[in-house]
Amino acid sequence: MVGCAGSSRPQDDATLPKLMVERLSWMDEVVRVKQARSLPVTDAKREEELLVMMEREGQKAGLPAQAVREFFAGQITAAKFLQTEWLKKYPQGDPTLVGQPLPDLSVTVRPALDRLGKSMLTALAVSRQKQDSRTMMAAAKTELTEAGYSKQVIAAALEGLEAGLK
Ligand SMILES: O=C(O)C(=O)C[C@]1(C(=O)O)C=C[C@@H](O)C=C1
Repeated sequence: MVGCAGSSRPQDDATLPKLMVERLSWMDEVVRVKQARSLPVTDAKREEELLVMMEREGQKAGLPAQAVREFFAGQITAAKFLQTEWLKKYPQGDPTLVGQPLPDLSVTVRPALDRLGKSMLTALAVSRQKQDSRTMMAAAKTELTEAGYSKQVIAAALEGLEAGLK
C-alpha cells in the first residue's frame, strides 16, 4: 500500500519511487486550483516552509538537512515542470473536469503533501541505510517512466533523489 511508509510493512526498493510518483499525481489538482484562481505555478514562500518542515522532520529520523532539502527541491522542481506542462496542454482547463469542485490548497492538498512528505522521509532514511543508490535510482526511473512523466519531470525528480541518497 502506498503512503504507509511509516508502518511496520517491510520496505522494498520501490517504496520511495512509488511515493515520488504519488506526490506528482497530486499536481493536476494543484494546478487546476492555480489556473482557476490565476495564481502562478511557483509559490516561493510555500516551498521554503515545506523545505524547512521537512529538514526538521528529517533530523528526527537522523537525516542530514542538506540531503533532505536537495531531495525535496528536486521533487518540487519536477512538480513545477509537470504543472507547467499541464497548463500548456489545457489552457482552458481539462475538459473532463470542467464543473468539478476545486480542492482547497491549504485545507486539503498541502496537508496531504505534508503527510506524504513525512512518509517519503521515512522511506528515504531506510533507503539510505539499506539500498545501494544505483538500484534505487533505477527503480525510480522505472516507476516514473511507467507513470508516463516527461523527460524533464523525471530528470528533476531523479536529480533530487540522487542528492537525497548522498
Ligand atoms: O503547494 C503548491 O502550491 C504547489 O504547487 C506544490 C509545490 C510542491 O511541489 O510542493 C510546487 C510548487 C510551488 O512553488 C510550491 C509547492
